[in-house]
Amino acid sequence: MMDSLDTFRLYVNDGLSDEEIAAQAARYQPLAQDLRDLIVLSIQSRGGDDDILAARKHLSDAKSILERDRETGPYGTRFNDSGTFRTWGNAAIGLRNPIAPPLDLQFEDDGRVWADFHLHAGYEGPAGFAHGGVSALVLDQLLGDTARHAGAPGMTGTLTVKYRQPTPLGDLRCEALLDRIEGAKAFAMGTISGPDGVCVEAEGVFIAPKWMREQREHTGVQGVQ
Ligand SMILES: CCCCCCCCCCCC(=O)SCCNC(=O)CCNC(=O)[C@H](O)C(C)(C)COP(=O)(O)OP(=O)(O)OC[C@H]1O[C@@H](n2cnc3c(N)ncnc32)[C@H](O)[C@@H]1OP(=O)(O)O
Repeated sequence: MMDSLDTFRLYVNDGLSDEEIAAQAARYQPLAQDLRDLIVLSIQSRGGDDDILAARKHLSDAKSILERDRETGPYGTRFNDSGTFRTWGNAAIGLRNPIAPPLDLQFEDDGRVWADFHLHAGYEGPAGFAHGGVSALVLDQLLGDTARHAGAPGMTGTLTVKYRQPTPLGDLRCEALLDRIEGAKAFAMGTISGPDGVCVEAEGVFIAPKWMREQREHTGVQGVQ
């Protein structure tokens, strides 16, 4: 089990300049998109034995290239002195993570957080519809970032999800608002909507864990991203 010390090791100021971060984003984001396209092709290709073997050979070569110089373990949260935070391995928003739809969250001055996003065929649950766990993933991140945007970052304590109608795959919108903050707990609520209106609603309680509360007391720093 990870303790708070392990957690802090994954919050790293790596001292990169904003220009270096931009260069890394330009380098790695297209790779994640290529891999996202491959996820869909893995489901949709009608290739025969020869085509699939040939494609796998190319992928094997690509793996060998990518393994030449690599890190191990999770990406964590990285930041620099100008306050640019990167959670590029995150399963919902990670710039380098092909599993992420990804959500490009928009933070409004009035506290509202929203994103237009796309769920491809790799997110299927019931035939033609989004997997309920994927909707929960989206809402967990959205509501958690809404709490963070309101100055109350925390781990998900409880996420309550109500599925009102099947969520079609394709283009969707999610949006959320902070309801209230009570001590260490922030309460947020949000929805995912498709062409026929709201499909999923959620309420979440996000709790600043003890180690974060202690960090705030000792350093005055509000917390991590
Ligand atoms: C890190 C930043 C990232 C910032 C990231 C921003 C966006 C991230 C979005 C993705 C978020 C995730 O997926 S997070 C991953 C999924 N979640 C987790 O793995 C969390 C696992 N659980 C935990 O780590 C812990 O149980 C916590 C942090 C939830 C609570 O532990 P704690 O800090 O020791 O809490 P404790 O002192 O006992 O209680 C504090 C207050 O919260 C209440 N409380 C305690 N547990 C719960 C609960 N499950 N649901 C509701 N309320 C609860 C208590 O009654 C108390 O209320 P009162 O007496 O004060 O009234």
